[in-house]
Amino acid sequence: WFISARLTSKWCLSCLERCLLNLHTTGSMMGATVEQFNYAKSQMGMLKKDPGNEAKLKIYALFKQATQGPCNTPKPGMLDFVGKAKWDAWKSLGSVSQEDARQQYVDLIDSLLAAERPAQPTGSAATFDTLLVSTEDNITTIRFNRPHKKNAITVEMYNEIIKALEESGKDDSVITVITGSGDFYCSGNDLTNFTKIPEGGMQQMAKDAGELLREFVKAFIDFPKPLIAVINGPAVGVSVTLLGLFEVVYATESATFHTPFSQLGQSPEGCSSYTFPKMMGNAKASEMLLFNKKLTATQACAQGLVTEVFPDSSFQTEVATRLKAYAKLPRNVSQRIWDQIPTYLWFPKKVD
Ligand SMILES: CCC/C=C/C(=O)SCCNC(=O)CCNC(=O)[C@H](O)C(C)(C)COP(=O)([O-])OP(=O)([O-])OC[C@H]1O[C@@H](n2cnc3c(N)ncnc32)[C@H](O)[C@@H]1OP(=O)([O-])[O-]
Repeated sequence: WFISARLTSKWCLSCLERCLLNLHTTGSMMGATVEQFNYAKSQMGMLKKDPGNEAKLKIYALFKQATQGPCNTPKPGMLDFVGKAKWDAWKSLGSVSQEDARQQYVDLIDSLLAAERPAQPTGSAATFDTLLVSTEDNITTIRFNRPHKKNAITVEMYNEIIKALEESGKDDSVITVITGSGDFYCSGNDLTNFTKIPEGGMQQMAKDAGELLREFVKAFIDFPKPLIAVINGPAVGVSVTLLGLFEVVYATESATFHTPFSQLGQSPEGCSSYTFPKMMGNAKASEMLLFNKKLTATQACAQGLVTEVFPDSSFQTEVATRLKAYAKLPRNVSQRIWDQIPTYLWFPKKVD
């Protein structure tokens, strides 16, 4: 009873978190999953529900094993119920390697978070590997879902976004929202896309990439409903340049907007050489697109790239309230309004 009372209280969950963070040692950890492990650790606080004693003891034990190796402390006394339960859990992992423990830890946190996510609605056709797509309250949400890579867009993800937009354009929702999982909105093009040279060599790669990018941007230009970006964290590269093709862009105050094209030897894409000067004027657009100037959310709002900035603490709730109200508006009206706006205003929404 004592263990149960201690471990099931909210206090105890955060206490356990703090304890885990304090115990974290970095020196001995190597290998590909260290960042994933650290990321999983940082996601513990995102759990809304108490995962229960069993899971908490497992989390504790895996953390100790991952950071310190097999249990090497003396067994606590009989009356130290909590200490003994934790020690038993750690000891039960025997000689599991630190690498395996990290992986099991990551899997466990992932599964607890996944169990809290709303289920995909029945009737939503495709499932995606790099996105979470759901429809609720007349809003289809497309969420970039590679948080461990800051939602960088791989070739697979470009294709999935195209498909998700295509489906969302046809479903019954009134508006479509794009946002990111984790602490980033999106870190832009996945830089490993450039390292996968196909049989035809660099020229073939450039050709394929060009065609894919054209299809990708076209999916935004042709999108038939209001498209709303919910910028939950920093945005980089193509995820910024596309914003000129959204109807509304809401940002959390700590978000940033960065287009480091000159650094990368790339040219601005996503219609930004057209939309940015139109939104903010040539001089401000050049600072961003030519000279890599990173904007804060407040600066981006002042320059017309962002519609409104919200405090980090209330961002999700305030934006959700707005979106729910918009989604109650009649489904086809916004399309009709677009059709009446002169071409010079809505290019490039309608012109490829
Ligand atoms: C052709 C289409 C045209 C498009 C143009 C563009 O979009 S141009 C714009 C192109 N974009 C850029 O130039 C941005 C390049 N990225 C950055 O500058 C920084 O990573 C950051 C500022 C986004 C985050 O810094 P931070 O210190 O907070 O975090 P962190 O650095 O530790 O990253 C965590 C993990 O994510 C990984 N990862 C992140 N981004 C990418 C990516 N784009 N790609 C691949 N991977 C990426 C990173 O490797 C690491 O993986 P690991 O090692 O754990 O396996």
